[in-house]
Amino acid sequence: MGNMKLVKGSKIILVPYPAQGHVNPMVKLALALLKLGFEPVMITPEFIYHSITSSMDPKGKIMCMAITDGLKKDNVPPDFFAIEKAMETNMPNHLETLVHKIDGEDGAVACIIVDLLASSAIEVARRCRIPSPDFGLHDYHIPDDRRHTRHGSPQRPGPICFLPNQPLLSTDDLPWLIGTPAARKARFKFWTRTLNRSRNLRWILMNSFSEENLYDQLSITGNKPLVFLVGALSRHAIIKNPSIWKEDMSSLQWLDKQKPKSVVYISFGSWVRPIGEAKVRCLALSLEAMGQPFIWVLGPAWREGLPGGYLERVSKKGKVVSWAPQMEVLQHQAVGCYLTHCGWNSTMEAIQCQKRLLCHPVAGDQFVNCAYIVEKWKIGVKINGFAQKDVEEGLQKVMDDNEMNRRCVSMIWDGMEVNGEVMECKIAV
Ligand SMILES: O=c1ccn([C@@H]2O[C@H](COP(=O)(O)OP(=O)(O)O[C@H]3O[C@H](CO)[C@@H](O)[C@H](O)[C@H]3O)[C@@H](O)[C@H]2O)c(=O)[nH]1
Repeated sequence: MGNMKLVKGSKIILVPYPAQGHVNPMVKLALALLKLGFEPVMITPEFIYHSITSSMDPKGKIMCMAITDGLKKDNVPPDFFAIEKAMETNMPNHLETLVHKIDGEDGAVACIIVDLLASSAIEVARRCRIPSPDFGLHDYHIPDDRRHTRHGSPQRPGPICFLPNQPLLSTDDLPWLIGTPAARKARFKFWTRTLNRSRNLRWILMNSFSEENLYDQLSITGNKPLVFLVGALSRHAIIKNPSIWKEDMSSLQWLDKQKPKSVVYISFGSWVRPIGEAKVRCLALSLEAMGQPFIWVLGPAWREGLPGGYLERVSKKGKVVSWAPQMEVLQHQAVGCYLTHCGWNSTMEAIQCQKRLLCHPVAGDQFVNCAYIVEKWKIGVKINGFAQKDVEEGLQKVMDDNEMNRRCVSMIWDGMEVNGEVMECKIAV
């Protein structure tokens, strides 16, 4: 890998974005590096440090270090913009000091792997003169075809094609279109700055798996950066995720009592969890009317959307938890289908556990991911609402399509398995 000092025993620093869906794949990457003989050091802001290190499995294998983030110490988790401010103002200097300390006089650090969303760390790596491959997701691209204004608002609606043979997207699916016009503008600025910073990188490690030609299309001849697909690093063993929240393990005992493939697992991820009280209520009533067994991840604040006495009424059929051990739940034979927001980690985990998907994207990249699940891979069905008819029809389509199972299985063998080998070869060069 060029002039990177990749000798066994070198330290590799990993800087994840501080959200559940970003820490999880970074930990998997760190474990893969450890297996290859490197010494991974993960650096996180202090507000997630304790929860991550205390739930890391196996414990103590990966060195974790915290940096001061300047965020308020109350029980309200910081939002996207508070984290952005901390990453742009408070954290870079602390990170730089820590990197120098880890690197020491003999230059022990081979490279810093930076999450695309934590791009201020790319600048730190440059200042410290340490190579930094970027660790990105599937959707790192702002289409440059004048479909949006300078501030990111769609101006000409219509389909967008990022790459040949990939699903068509709509201008409304673009990942920064979340919230109020001011929030969208600020998110567009964030993405533009992120991509500008990553433009001169030499390598991008993409948390995705092999697909026909995607790899070649992204590594456009002669152009930097080089893209390596490193998804599904845990192909031989399913790795337990470290958790920012406490997992409700009674979910598994409850599932043990259910019939095979009878339960719908419902989760809208960690970050954009709220689907809104009206939708919570509508989905709750539909599940009750259908008599559908379900296990639903719903934080206490959102339970207000549930109709009065709901939990008691459905207690024989349904279970509501604040946070589930998702990988174990998805592996359970009682789970037949996953109603998901199409967060990227949830998508990869469902494929790995061979579960069919009922998709309801809420925000950001989830619309793009949904297009892949439904149109390209054909392992799920999209529902636009939670009325009984929508849920019932969606569920029926998913469960009646026997080909879907075959496709889930072949995705693992054709995509994820092959890709694990690619990762091991590339990184060990
Ligand atoms: O009860 C739960 C619910 C989720 N998870 C885990 O939390 C992670 C959730 O990640 P993801 O599915 O990617 O969703 P978000 O946390 O919402 O992730 C944010 O970050 C992702 C990566 O950028 C984006 O794809 C999403 O759209 C964005 O919402 C997964 O590993 C799950 O296994 C649990 O362990 N228990």
